[in-house]
Amino acid sequence: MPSLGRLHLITDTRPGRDPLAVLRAALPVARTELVVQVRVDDDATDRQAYDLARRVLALCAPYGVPCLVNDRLHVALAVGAAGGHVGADDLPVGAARRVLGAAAVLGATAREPVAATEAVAAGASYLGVGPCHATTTKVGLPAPIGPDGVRAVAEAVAVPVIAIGGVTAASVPALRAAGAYGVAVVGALSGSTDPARATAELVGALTC
Ligand SMILES: Cc1ncc(COP(=O)(O)OP(=O)(O)O)c(N)n1
Ligand SMILES: Cc1nc(C(=O)O)sc1CCOP(=O)(O)O
Ligand SMILES: [Mg+2]
Repeated sequence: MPSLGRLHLITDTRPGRDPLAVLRAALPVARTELVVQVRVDDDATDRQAYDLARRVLALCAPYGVPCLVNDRLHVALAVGAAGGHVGADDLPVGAARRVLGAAAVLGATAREPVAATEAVAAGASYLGVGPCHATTTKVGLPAPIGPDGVRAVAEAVAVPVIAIGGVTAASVPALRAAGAYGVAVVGALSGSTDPARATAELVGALTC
């Protein structure tokens, strides 16, 4: 697998958000440090997910930026994405690996070390670990695990740990010190009035 980007931009499809505008701003700034994860609401149709993923792939292609699809692995395959991301309500990691194939990037959500080691043994190539901090982007999450929770997972596995949940440029140093390889964000980019500048701040914090 080629080296994984450290900044994972997750699409924000909530009303009033413009995920493609955010992506257009982030791409020329983050370039090879960027990974894009297409994530749609649970009640979105497969066609909506497919259409968004195709548009994201078209924007990413000139930059060589990989695109992953959250949850819907058939959409990932249909659009030729680099891989996918699964969590507790999705296909098990081993099944997801069989669907996507050996060469795909496969992310798995893991909130503690035992689940993390199981996910890696089943074929995860990176782990999404969180929620690190409080977030309003997703409901129903457990309490934040903070940098200490990230450290516990990072010490248990050899694959990249991507910290998620309420991550901002200001919180990146502590997460990196805890062993995070990179971060995944929704609001830090989607909610910014200047997503290009927010991207630069995140990349700077991730690569200094
Ligand atoms: C990088 C990353 N980490 C965690 C998640 C969350 O995945 P999941 O637990 O399956 O929840 P949903 O995103 O599907 O609501 C993620 N998407 N990306
Ligand atoms: C989609 C998602 N999954 C999480 C998890 O902990 O599994 S936190 C999260 C939302 C991340 O958005 P923001 O960067 O705006 O906090
Ligand atoms: Mg999921």
